[in-house]
Amino acid sequence: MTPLPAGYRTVSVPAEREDEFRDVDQLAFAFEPSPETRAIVPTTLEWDRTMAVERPDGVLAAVHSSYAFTLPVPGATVPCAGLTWVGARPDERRRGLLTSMIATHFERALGRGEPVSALFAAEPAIYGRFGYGSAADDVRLKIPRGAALRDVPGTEDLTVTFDTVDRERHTDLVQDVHRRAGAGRPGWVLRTTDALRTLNDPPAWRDGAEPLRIVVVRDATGDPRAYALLRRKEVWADPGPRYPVKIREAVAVDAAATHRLWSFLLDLDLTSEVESGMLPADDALLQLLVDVRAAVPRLNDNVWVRILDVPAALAGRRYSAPLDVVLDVADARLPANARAWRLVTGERADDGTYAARVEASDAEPDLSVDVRELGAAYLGGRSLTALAGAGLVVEHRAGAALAAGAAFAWPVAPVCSWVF
Ligand SMILES: CC(=O)SCCNC(=O)CCNC(=O)[C@H](O)C(C)(C)COP(=O)(O)OP(=O)(O)OC[C@H]1O[C@@H](n2cnc3c(N)ncnc32)[C@H](O)[C@@H]1OP(=O)(O)O
Repeated sequence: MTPLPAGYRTVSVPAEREDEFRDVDQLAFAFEPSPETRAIVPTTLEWDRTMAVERPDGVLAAVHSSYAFTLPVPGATVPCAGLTWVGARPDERRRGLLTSMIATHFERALGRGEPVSALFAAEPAIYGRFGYGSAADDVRLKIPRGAALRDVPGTEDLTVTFDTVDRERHTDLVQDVHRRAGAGRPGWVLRTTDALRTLNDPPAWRDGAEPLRIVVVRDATGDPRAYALLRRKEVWADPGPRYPVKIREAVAVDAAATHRLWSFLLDLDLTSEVESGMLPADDALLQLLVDVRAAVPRLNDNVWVRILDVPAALAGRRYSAPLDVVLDVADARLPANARAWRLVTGERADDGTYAARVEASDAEPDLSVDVRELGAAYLGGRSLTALAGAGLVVEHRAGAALAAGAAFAWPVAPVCSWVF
């Protein structure tokens, strides 16, 4: 484990030290929630997974925590440590505290039997050195009001309601539709605890906009099929209203519900433009827009994945094509991963996918790959073939990168719909 400065030590953080833990993150992220916000937003930390580096004087210098997630991966799910709340006091930066905390995090996750870790990166330059690979992109669209959508059958019987978010009424509805909408999508992490599920809307988060509203699409039986969480902001310009609409999350369980939801969102009175929030790169909206050029896209790194246990993680997902490949894996931080692994798929399953056996191997490698790139390809959204094309994966047997790229790829683009 990386040595800490003299006298510093790694400690567990119990709930009684919550204020000290928060102080570190408030200094690191430059925020100070008001008592009102603190009263509204619950603590999401899981205390048995919350750690810090403590200075000799007893002050917490750096902190981190993780959530016990079940990560959807191609054709399966795996236990996953969702790294979160990472921060170091500004006067303790660049002394190796994060490096030490990452070693602690890896050791504890492996001890709990979690073969992967995932995170959202505050800044994209931080986590690659620790073996995290950017495993998904999301698309954020700015769409002009009135943008037309191609027709989809089945929208006639769908109804729409528009309300102010109410925790009591809407938390379970949102959780249920969110789960159904993301079924089968790699990276679609569910909010697993009551604190994470809670719909928070403290006034301080509104930035002058209205309270959080919810649009719900229901079928003829009353079953919710889609929702969007959004705010409009009152903006009067010359010559009139130009309200922006900011969507926090918009999900739908099928095409008709997607169409009904977005038809509504794109035609709100007084508004001029809709910001979509984080969408998967293959979101149905992108297929339905008549004039895709009118929607201005921004591509962002979404969830990052760190493979902690190579054989368990690679055997924990399914593959799109048969594959027999020897991967020479480099891992500067977890030596148990750093060797050659043979991945061999079995029989084609009824759903057309393949399970794999992954064993240590002494055979000549077909591909050399850092664990970072393996993490990037793990959810099926980033191509090993493309990574080889960029020089980040090295091919030793002609055709191996193409074959591995085809097998690791997945037809549903990975994304996580919320930042944890
Ligand atoms: C999953 C999440 O929670 S994401 C949130 C991350 N937190 C933040 O962004 C809050 C503000 N930043 C911080 O609190 C701190 O700067 C941290 C936590 C990002 C880094 O903590 P530190 O203790 O300074 O990191 P540490 O000293 O171990 O640095 C390790 C290496 O990463 C590099 N590094 C650290 N942070 C950054 C950064 N933001 N950008 C680029 N490189 C970085 C360091 O330069 C160092 O490189 P080296 O090994 O080549 O010398």
